[in-house]
Amino acid sequence: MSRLAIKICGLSTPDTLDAAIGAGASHVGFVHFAKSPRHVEADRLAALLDRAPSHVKTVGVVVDPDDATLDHLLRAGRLDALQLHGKETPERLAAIARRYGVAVWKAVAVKTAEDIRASGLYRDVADLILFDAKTPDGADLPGGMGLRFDWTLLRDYRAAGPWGLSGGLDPHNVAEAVRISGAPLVDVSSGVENAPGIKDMDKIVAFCKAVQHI
Ligand SMILES: O=C(O)c1ccccc1N[C@@H]1O[C@H](COP(=O)(O)O)[C@@H](O)[C@H]1O
Repeated sequence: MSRLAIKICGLSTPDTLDAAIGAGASHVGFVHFAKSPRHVEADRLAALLDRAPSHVKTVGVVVDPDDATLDHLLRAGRLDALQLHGKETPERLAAIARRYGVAVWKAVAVKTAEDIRASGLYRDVADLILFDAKTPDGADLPGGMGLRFDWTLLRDYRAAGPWGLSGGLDPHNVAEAVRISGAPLVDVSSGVENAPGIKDMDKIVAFCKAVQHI
């Protein structure tokens, strides 16, 4: 068991979900965004959520979702948190938290120090801030592209609440990422895949082991 929280994200099959849980992930994430190669529909999500034991937190990753999308998604089963990965405002986060009673995470796209500072806007409404690399203008996805940002930008970050690091992490670089950033939670998707959307169980295990040895 690691003192750091580990989120394995973009899971879409029972065997890779089981691998993440077996390897000691504290959080498992499921992407519900049609443009993503990791998109899971609500009925498939329901079957996956049924497999997650209660000590493992389940996170739904969504991008600028409307209420109809969230109504549908949250009927699938136990989602402990929603990771809002679009351009959601603090007011929208607060409204989602009120309406659904789940934890709300805000993914903040980072390229410069100003992006880190601007995350303060969400301090009072987000249950967790997830710093992720900014994807290129015009990209289909706002995350899940295996891109990383300059982790030294987080060196002097004084967190007012829970936070995590995401973007381009893999079994080989996660220890350095934690050493530089001091992140208490690490989140990975592409770095434990063989191709977009195809998770590799050995890489999932290697990632968890790398974090557990920090
Ligand atoms: O993975 C996706 O396809 C995705 C789609 C829409 C929003 C976010 C998405 N991914 C999340 O981005 C981070 C970083 O991923 P990576 O490790 O750099 O591939 C992670 O939370 C993904 O789940």
